[in-house]
Amino acid sequence: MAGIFITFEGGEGSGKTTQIRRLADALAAHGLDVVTTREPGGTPGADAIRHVVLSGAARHLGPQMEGVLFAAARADHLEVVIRPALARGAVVLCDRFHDSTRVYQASDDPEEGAFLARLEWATLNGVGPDLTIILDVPAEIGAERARLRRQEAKADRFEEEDLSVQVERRERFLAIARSEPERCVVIDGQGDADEIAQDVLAAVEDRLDLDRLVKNRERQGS
Ligand SMILES: Nc1ncnc2c1ncn2[C@@H]1O[C@H](COP(=O)(O)OP(=O)(O)O)[C@@H](O)[C@H]1O
Ligand SMILES: Cc1cn([C@H]2C[C@H](O)[C@@H](COP(=O)(O)OP(=O)(O)O)O2)c(=O)[nH]c1=O
Repeated sequence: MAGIFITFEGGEGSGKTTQIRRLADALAAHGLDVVTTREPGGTPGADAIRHVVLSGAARHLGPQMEGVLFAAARADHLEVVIRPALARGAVVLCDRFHDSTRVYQASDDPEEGAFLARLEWATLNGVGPDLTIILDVPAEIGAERARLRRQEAKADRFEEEDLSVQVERRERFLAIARSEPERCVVIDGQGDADEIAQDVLAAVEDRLDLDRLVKNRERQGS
């Protein structure tokens, strides 16, 4: 693919939305074509699935079938938004992607795990992130930030769960980073948002060849 695909992962309130916005501004200032998007969602079909899953209407489904819904939303998003953007040479910044399914729909049952792995393979169909930024914050901090952000709005189906579940999810994200160090970078999400943005940009510049895209853009423009 001509473009670059970067995903942001981490628990709720870890700062994904904030940092995606800042990275998008920094990359656009380099003259790059930047697409920001999120999961579940990013297309009308995926947004409809988002509503079904996050409202809690399908809370009885269990991890495998919940994984199927997230996978269907992801397949639509890939087809309609992500693949075309990568094909034209854009940088795609996506708030959550397949690692969120690995973490949130994780199962201790080996057969369920094998099913979800196969589902992931079929959904991605050869397209995956070039880089994944995992924003790491203690679960209590993420939950408190999310609570402040929400104010009057209702918690979604996953935010309602106990802090111990959020602690487990943090561990699962860190385990993914350990198992795929060439793809994943863990960045401390505590502290000042501007400093975190500098760490994120440094990781992107270190791991990816942005110059190639800038030169392609210049060639297209001339
Ligand atoms: N580094 C930071 N320090 C303090 N608050 C932050 C920081 N980054 C984000 N926030 C605030 O925390 C809340 C959640 O951040 P957000 O970027 O929406 O996280 P996420 O998308 O991971 O849920 C928002 O109200 C945001 O303004
Ligand atoms: C993409 C994805 C999200 N989710 C969950 C994680 C979040 O709780 C929710 C998305 O909510 P959202 O409000 O977009 O995220 P955040 O908590 O980062 O602000 O969906 C899954 O369970 N599986 C998935 O594959």
